[in-house]
Amino acid sequence: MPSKPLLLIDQDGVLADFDQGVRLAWRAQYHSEAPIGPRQHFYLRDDMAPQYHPQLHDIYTRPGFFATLPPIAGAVEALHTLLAHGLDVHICTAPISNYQNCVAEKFMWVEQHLGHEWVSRIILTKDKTWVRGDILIDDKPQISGSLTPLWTQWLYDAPYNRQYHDRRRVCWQDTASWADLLA
Ligand SMILES: Cc1cn([C@H]2C[C@H](O)[C@@H](COP(=O)(O)O)O2)c(=O)[nH]c1=O
Ligand SMILES: [Mg+2]
Repeated sequence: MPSKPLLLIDQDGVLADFDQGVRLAWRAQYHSEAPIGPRQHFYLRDDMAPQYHPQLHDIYTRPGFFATLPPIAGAVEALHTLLAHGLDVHICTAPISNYQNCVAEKFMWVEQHLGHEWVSRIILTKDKTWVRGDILIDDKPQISGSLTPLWTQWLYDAPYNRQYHDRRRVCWQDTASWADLLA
């Protein structure tokens, strides 16, 4: 690893809690827990019965969903720490194809939780293999695209990726898991 790696940090599932956002919105609307089974797949719909898919889609495409996602514990503090240690940190995030609310709200989330100066650090792309970097911290276990990536993925820990043991695993609250970045 270079002494000061160029870091790409995913947003949903790493900084902003997409799963929890769905659970909160579902509870608020239906006054019951979201019918989500054990989290074994990256996409929530794959852990939900098909009859609930339209309601799920309605939740994550509606205005305000992406802007109001709760932060993942320790994420905001970790990003400020990484920047303060001189790392070149960028937020590398994929919008949903129903982009109308998602795109602007991803920027709003970053401004609200990290500060305006972080907005210029956002890289929005549907294909992360096109983005240059040394390390990509991302919760998605299978990242595909049209190029061979230049970065190495560190897997951000989540219940749906725990069956993968082929990559370094990171969790913001486990500071030892990313302490090497500060060395
Ligand atoms: C878990 C999950 C995610 N999505 C969407 C939300 C984001 O726009 C992308 C993931 O982006 P990332 O940069 O790879 O974090 O996928 C979704 O539509 N359904 C889901 O269950
Ligand atoms: Mg993600």
